[in-house]
Amino acid sequence: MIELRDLTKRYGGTTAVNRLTLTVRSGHVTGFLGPNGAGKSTTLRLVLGLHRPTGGAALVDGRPFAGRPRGLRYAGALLDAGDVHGGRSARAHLAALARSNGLPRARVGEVLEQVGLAEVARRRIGGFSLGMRQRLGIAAALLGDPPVLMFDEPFNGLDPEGVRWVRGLFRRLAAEGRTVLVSSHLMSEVEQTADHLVVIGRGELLVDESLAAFAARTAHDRVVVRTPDPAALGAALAAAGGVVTRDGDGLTVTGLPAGRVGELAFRAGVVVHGLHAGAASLEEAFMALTADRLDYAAGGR
Ligand SMILES: Nc1ncnc2c1ncn2[C@@H]1O[C@H](COP(=O)(O)OP(=O)(O)OP(=O)(O)O)[C@@H](O)[C@H]1O
Repeated sequence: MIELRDLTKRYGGTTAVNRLTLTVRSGHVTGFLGPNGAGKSTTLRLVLGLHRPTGGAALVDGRPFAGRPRGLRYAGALLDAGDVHGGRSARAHLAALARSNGLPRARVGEVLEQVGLAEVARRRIGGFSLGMRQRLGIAAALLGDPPVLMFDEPFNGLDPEGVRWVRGLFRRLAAEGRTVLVSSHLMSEVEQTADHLVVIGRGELLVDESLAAFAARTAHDRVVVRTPDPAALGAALAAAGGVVTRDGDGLTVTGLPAGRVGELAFRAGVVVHGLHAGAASLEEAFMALTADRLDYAAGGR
């Protein structure tokens, strides 16, 4: 379990993490989402004791993680897959970590096997692809067989097979009763893996609920309709209580069922070229939620 209590981190005038209070429970994969610069990496670093909080506290299984000897037994993390000594082999890198954490050397072979790097274990890390480095970072996180695992953008650089493998691994780790926290800036990466969701924006907590609850709350039914006269149809739909957004000749309508949209078009005498109903994706819901909290948006704020 990971507990954040009023966790705050400021760098000069920038508040990277702002009074975050939440509990990441064991037995679940928790997706940790937010746009670039939201404060995800900073939060993970605070949990691991790599940075000192400006205020509040982060606890791993009830205690601060910083300064715990043999830390890999308590928590494992993939932070920055590029942050390894390129001149070493994968095996030597993991063996050094095992030694400094008082772990049996046999774990090295086991985790290399587990992440699919056994065949290249003696090759220099410098020649590894980004996907192989991600796998190595995951191997390091698993080395101490810890109850708490954190992965920062673990899908970066993975091919589709790698993504599928990582998803299965995270689910298995959670099913074993571990705490699994997975950060990403893309909902599409975590929605098939996580069963719980934490969303932050500009360092502040926006969402802390099950994926199912988030989906039920946000993925409203909507109707997309194409017409050569979007202005007239848009006005008719809005007058009937629909919430309408326009994109070219397409209108997206929430608040009115598809049949009613067709009826209103008929009454308004507007030609319809296409009409379909569906649920907004979780990605759309996430984008809408964080739209006003983007640090970097195309075309400026
Ligand atoms: N060492 C630092 N010194 C100064 N500012 C920092 C430092 N680390 C992070 N920040 C700032 O804190 C904010 C949060 O950054 P952080 O890297 O935690 O976000 P993130 O959600 O992980 O983003 P990304 O998805 O881009 O990795 C940003 O505004 C960033 O510029």
